[in-house]
Amino acid sequence: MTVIDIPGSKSVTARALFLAAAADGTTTLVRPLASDDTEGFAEGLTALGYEVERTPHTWRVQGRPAGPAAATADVHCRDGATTARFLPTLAAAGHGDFRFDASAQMRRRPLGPLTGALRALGVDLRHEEAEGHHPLRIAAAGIKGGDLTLDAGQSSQYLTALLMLGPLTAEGLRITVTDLVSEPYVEITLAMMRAFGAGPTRDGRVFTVPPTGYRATTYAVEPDASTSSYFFAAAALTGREVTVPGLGTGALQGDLAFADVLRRMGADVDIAADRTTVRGTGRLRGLTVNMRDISDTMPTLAAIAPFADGPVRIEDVANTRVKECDRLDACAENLRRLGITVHTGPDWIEIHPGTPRPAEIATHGDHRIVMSFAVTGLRTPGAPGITFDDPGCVRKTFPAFHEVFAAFRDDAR
Ligand SMILES: O=C(O)C1=C[C@@H](OP(=O)(O)O)[C@@H](O)[C@H](O)C1
Ligand SMILES: C=C(OP(=O)(O)O)C(=O)O
Repeated sequence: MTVIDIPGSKSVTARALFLAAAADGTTTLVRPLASDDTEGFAEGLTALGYEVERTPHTWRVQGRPAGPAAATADVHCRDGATTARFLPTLAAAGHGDFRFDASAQMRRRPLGPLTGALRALGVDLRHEEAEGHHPLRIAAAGIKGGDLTLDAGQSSQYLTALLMLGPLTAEGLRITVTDLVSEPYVEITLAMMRAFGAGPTRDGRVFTVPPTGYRATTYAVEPDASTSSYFFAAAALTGREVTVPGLGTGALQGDLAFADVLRRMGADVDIAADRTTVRGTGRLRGLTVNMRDISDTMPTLAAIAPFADGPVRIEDVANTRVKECDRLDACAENLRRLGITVHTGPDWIEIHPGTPRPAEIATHGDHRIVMSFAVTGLRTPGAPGITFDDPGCVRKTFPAFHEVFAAFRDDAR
């Protein structure tokens, strides 16, 4: 049995930073994720005038219920969509003139429905270049609140940002959602808002957020479920047993349901109160699976799909086309480089069984493409196996991925 110590959840860390910054008092985050996305978020807060103190296992944030201390700030959000969507929303609730920009990759990703909603709430917000994309300028003067209608069919992060904004408005928010992807991420948001003293409620597609503000707390960040998927997939693929402590039935993250997909394919899966174990059985069945709720694990499944005993068809994942890259196209391109037969449509991919041949993977600067195809490499015969044009892009969520994965791989020998 191999026990893997998985770093903290990116999604939980990003939310905790927002909520801590907005809270009354000092919040302590225990085992937050230290990676490019979350360090970028913390540095964005610092640029806005918040006090964030980082030590290796603990981050402390001095909350400012009134909003950023800085009257003006120029914030770079790097590649992180949580940073690029949550931070401008936090700043909009305060007072000052703020500019936000992001990497070329993140500039390409949309945020129009979110900035449209902020404008509908009266925020003076201007896109400097392409409408609906970074960079943007906000002249913040506080937000009264009210009713909103939101299309979150492209990204749940628009809804998460607005939900977290609700307690900071004068009168609260009522948000009616017309469409929603990645729904389990919204449940993370609601649970964490409650942990910081807010009282959001949900009735189907209508979310009501009273203007309570937030209370500082001590918050322990659970391990990242999406990151765990690479090790669970590796176990299923190689017949080994992997246990991730700290991630069990009480976990907030929907991506733990990737373990259930592996169970359907033939792996033994045991989700206990405080840990999850996946054991490969030598059997990997083909299947059709809807991944709308857990699409960050689509590349993980695509990367092990050639080893299944029948086609693997992944459906309802159109939003993976607006992630770090177009992930449906990137998975298809790389599987073809490995000699595997693949078909794709607007929101689906179908992968046929085959034996991958060595190839260089085109990463498109996407951490998940690297970590997923590293798993394929465990069973790709012949030198030099699987290589990557940009292995370092794992820094976005798991800077030590290659060391940890190599130790796991070599442990089997
Ligand atoms: O709210 C979050 O923390 C996230 C929501 C999901 O995005 P979408 O809602 O854009 O699918 C997920 O893919 C992303 O990695 C993190
Ligand atoms: C899509 C992702 O990240 P984000 O949207 O937070 O940049 C991801 O981590 O797979």
